[in-house]
Amino acid sequence: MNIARLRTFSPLVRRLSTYPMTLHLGIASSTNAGLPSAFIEPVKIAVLGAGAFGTAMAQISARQGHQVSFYSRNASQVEAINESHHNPQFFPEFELLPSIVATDSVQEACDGATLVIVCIPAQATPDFLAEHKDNIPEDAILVITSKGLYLKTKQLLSEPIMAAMGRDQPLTFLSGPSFALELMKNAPSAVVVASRQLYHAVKVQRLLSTVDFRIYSSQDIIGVQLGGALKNPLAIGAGMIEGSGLGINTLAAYVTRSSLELQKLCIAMGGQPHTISGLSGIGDLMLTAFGSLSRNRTCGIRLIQGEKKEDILATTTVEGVPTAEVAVYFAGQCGLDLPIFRTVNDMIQGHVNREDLQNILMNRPLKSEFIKDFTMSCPNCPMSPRIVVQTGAQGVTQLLDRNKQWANAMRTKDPNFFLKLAEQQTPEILWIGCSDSRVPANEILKLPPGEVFVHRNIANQVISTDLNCLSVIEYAVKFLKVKHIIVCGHYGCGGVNAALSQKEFGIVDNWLRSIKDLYIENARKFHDIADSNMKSDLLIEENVARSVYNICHTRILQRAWEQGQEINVHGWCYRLKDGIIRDLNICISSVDQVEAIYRRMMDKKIPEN
Ligand SMILES: NC(=O)C1=CN([C@@H]2O[C@H](COP(=O)(O)OP(=O)(O)OC[C@H]3O[C@@H](n4cnc5c(N)ncnc54)[C@H](O)[C@@H]3O)[C@@H](O)[C@H]2O)C=CC1
Ligand SMILES: O=C(CO)COP(=O)(O)O
Ligand SMILES: [Zn+2]
Repeated sequence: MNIARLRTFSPLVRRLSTYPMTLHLGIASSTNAGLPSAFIEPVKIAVLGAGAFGTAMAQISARQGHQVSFYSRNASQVEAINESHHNPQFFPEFELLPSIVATDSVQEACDGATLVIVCIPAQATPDFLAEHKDNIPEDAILVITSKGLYLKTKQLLSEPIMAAMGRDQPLTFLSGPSFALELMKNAPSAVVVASRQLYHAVKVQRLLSTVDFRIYSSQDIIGVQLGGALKNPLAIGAGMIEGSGLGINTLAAYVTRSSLELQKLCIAMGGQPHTISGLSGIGDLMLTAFGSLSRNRTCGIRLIQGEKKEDILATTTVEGVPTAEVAVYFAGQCGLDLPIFRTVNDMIQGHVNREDLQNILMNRPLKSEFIKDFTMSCPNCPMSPRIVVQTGAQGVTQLLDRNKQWANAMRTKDPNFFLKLAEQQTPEILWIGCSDSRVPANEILKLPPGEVFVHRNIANQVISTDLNCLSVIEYAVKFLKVKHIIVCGHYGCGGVNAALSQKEFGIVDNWLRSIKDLYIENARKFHDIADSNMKSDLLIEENVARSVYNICHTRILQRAWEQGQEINVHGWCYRLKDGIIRDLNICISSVDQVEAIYRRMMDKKIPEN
């Protein structure tokens, strides 16, 4: 057979022809499954967007032997590609592989595609997908390559993309240090593909990896998106430093401190810290901060030399410009001070001029290099809106997926975590709290599993006939030997407010009877309080005091104290609006303290603030 013909039709031979001879030998081996050089059944791949990166992705897909349908909205470009096998606008010096066929129809491009690789700028991607979703097969894996945060709704790109698709489309993000030109040249490169469902990422990895294009997989779609997007404004800043002639010391310091800001924001938004040290984070930051091919970096140089932002954006895709604005917004939402992002954005917007750049970044209060505790994700972060749990089987899958993500994250922090935990439980705290979903004991105490023994019921009551609660207390005191029993109420408690109201709710009215009694016992005091919130807050605190009182009067506690067991009973109240627990100064360590503390609580006229 003619070798030219073979090249056209056999993916294997086509791949062989680009590699050094030594590598050829292993390729056909049956023991190489999982290697980038393993034989892969060719599939149809749609590449949407015929710019720089689209062209590179089409070529990579074709190198791996796939049939590529290459969409461009520009009919003359489509014609030129199909006639000449060159993209006249991008990398015209490279011949495109014959299995790349261009089309100006999204429907034609996507029909029967296994992967749909989207290579259009971030700000245009959600609307584009919303318009064309009916042409995209429901089981095709979307591979998003755009690196930007979405300005219109100030979100990670995954959010408007999921909204645009309006269904459970397999979704992956491909990111990492990969200049399109270098990919065209076959320069060995490594990237990462992330998906919440690892198997989607692995499928993309298998279908597209070659020995020149090594794809790692990840489940951290937050970290991978943030790294890929946020390195863009940081690269603009690097260009500004370059264009100002500040030198390599400055640039190295800038990139190092930038990576810390990246890490802070990533962690606050629920990404994994190690993702930022990976290809989509530091990898791409280094490439674009130091590499002269970067359009973001070039934009920084041009801005500092006095060119107008609008003029630069008119001819080039510079993702860092809109992304900088969203980055500053995210930082604000998460309560983070990120001076580099802020300054770069101010420079882009023209609020700061070149002469002030050094002063703003260098003349800040001196501090230690690392601030210890930025390891918490932020409850206000824009990535923490409500999670909508689907109905039926989808809901089950969704929840079980979330559980796996959590278990993986715990194992990443400590590989032996579950093994140690499974062996024994030795909590030192018994928590008696309200069933309210917003008051989870471990989270608000920042304690991991295994540290808190928990009993929850509506309005955190301890009632002497409630065998459930008494069993918990007995087990905690007698066998677990807890050191602290905490009764924690919460302001705004629906249970207490229901007891205060005249309305009927059902069986729960019986459960809340003793709170109504508590109110009646102190009715005179409550009548004097005009403000209904204050009334509710005070009753909530008294209800905590009553539960503490009832615990202390059980034989369980009294016997424990008689036997010299050191155990304190506390009364606390949590405020939903600020996440802070108020200590009601109830701390009882022996039976003789009970009455005085309870009296003080019943005489109290105003709640804690
Ligand atoms: N160029 C590179 O080296 C790399 C780029 N990326 C990312 O890939 C994305 C695309 O970048 P490039 O291809 O480099 O940009 P580009 O400017 O070279 O090409 C963008 C393409 O998208 C098309 N397009 C724009 N708006 C569209 C719309 N509404 N509908 C249909 N097509 C539309 C344009 O016609 C153009 O063909 C960006 O988010 C970029 O950050 C990622 C890795 C490397
Ligand atoms: O993301 C890129 C390479 O990984 C391309 O960067 P620029 O958009 O700055 O050219
Ligand atoms: Zn409650």
